[in-house]
Amino acid sequence: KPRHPPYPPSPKTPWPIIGNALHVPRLRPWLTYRTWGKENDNKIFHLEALGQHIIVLNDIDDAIELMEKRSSLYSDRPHMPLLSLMGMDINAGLLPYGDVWRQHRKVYQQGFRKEIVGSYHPIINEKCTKFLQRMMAQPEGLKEHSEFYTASIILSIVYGHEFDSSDDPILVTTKRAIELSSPEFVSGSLLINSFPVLLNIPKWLPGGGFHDVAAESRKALHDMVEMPYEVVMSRMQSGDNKPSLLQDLLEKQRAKGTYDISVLKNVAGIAFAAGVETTETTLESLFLALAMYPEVQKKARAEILRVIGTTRLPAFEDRPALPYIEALCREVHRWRPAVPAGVPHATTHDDIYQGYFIPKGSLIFFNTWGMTQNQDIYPEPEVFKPERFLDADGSLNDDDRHVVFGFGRRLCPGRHLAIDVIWLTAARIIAAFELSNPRDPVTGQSIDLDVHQYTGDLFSHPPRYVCTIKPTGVAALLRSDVI
Ligand code: HEM
Repeated sequence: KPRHPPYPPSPKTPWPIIGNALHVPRLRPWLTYRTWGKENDNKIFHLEALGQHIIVLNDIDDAIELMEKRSSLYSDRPHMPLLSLMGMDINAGLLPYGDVWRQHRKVYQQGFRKEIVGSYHPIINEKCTKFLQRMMAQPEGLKEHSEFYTASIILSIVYGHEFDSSDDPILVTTKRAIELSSPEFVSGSLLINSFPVLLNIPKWLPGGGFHDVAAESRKALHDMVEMPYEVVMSRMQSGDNKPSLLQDLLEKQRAKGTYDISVLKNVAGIAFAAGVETTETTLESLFLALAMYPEVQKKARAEILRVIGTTRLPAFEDRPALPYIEALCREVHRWRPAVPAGVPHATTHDDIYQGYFIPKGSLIFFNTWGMTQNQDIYPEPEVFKPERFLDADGSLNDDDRHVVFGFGRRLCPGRHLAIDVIWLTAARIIAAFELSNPRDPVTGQSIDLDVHQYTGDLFSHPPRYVCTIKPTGVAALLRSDVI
């Protein structure tokens, strides 16, 4: 007689010993998870790879039930010893559920809560204008401009750091650290994380090469955190103050001793890693959607012209009067979520759900893609249609859940910032430019816009594309100061 209820159904018969290790998809797992869910009519299913239990959720109600209503059991993260060795235990998003994570989380929540993000609007405004000016000067560099734009927002908010070129030392150090600390960089990372004993392989033995890679990553992450911290400290000491989140937190620390300095440094450093690629990818999908759906773009521009006219660019104050733009932004997150397979949670205790056994230490994948492509909620889910988020009278409906930012105690703390950046960028780009004709930069052919062209394992990226970018009359404002 089994000692516990059955696991949720498995989409593939496991092999002896290795279980489903060969079935777990590496590339674009969100597509496979959704297909398995549909084929087997299972919203929730179970895989087991090298002894690791994996539960995949394709339905928003299950995700809310487990990760929000039972959040005290479902808020851990997978334990990945290799990542600690690589120095990634400075990343709140990877920390185990417990006191150290709580300290980091508290600082994120203070630094990026909705009201505080309002105080960052002048920075977002200024960077957005510069972004549009760059686009006007060099329309074919859309991707590079978007990367530079999102990086400049985060570094300005967090460190008060301003820069004009991609050669900026803080920018270069940060990007290098993020690249080197990616687990994809280490061959055999899955095995090492599954069998931590392998960490004891000496570096001179075959298979021990990860020690050098890990040491390089640790050093790069250390520089990423320390270099801008030193800049902020020396500015504070010389009285040359430039407001920033880190400075503000350090002043509070001095006055009240509330925080641990290493936590403040980590929060500041990781905001870039967590916030830049995700926001930038979403912007790329936004531009792609505009180029692919000219009739949506036209409607959005008509709303802006009706409400604002042509004498200035949209600003945050206009937001309540622009429901179509708001719906369009919600639709971008639904149509091409930047983190489509979510970030796995882990369980801290055994649990039983709908009669199924979910053991302690299971990885819980909330498959955002399965949720945003659910045709019962979003008919014709592959079509980009902002009207899904509008009532018949054109006002916004109450579907503002934004599952793309996750669930429960691990919900993305940077979501208010990301949502605001995307909103302003959408409103202004639609006002100032007409985007069309997306095509492959090498062949010049119209690009295949199918979602299978998106790549990635954690973040999903659209294929590289160029499009025709024509300034509207409003773009002339970008040459003047009337913005
Ligand atoms: C479109 C942009 C963004 C998307 C799609 C996104 C998405 C996510 C997702 C899916 C998670 C995991 C949630 C969960 O486990 O339930 C997450 C966590 C996190 N995000 Fe974001 N994010 C974005 C922007 C940002 C920004 C701008 C910041 C920084 C200010 C940020 C900081 C974080 C941090 C620190 C975590 C870890 C939270 C924890 O484990 O407690 N994110 N994000």
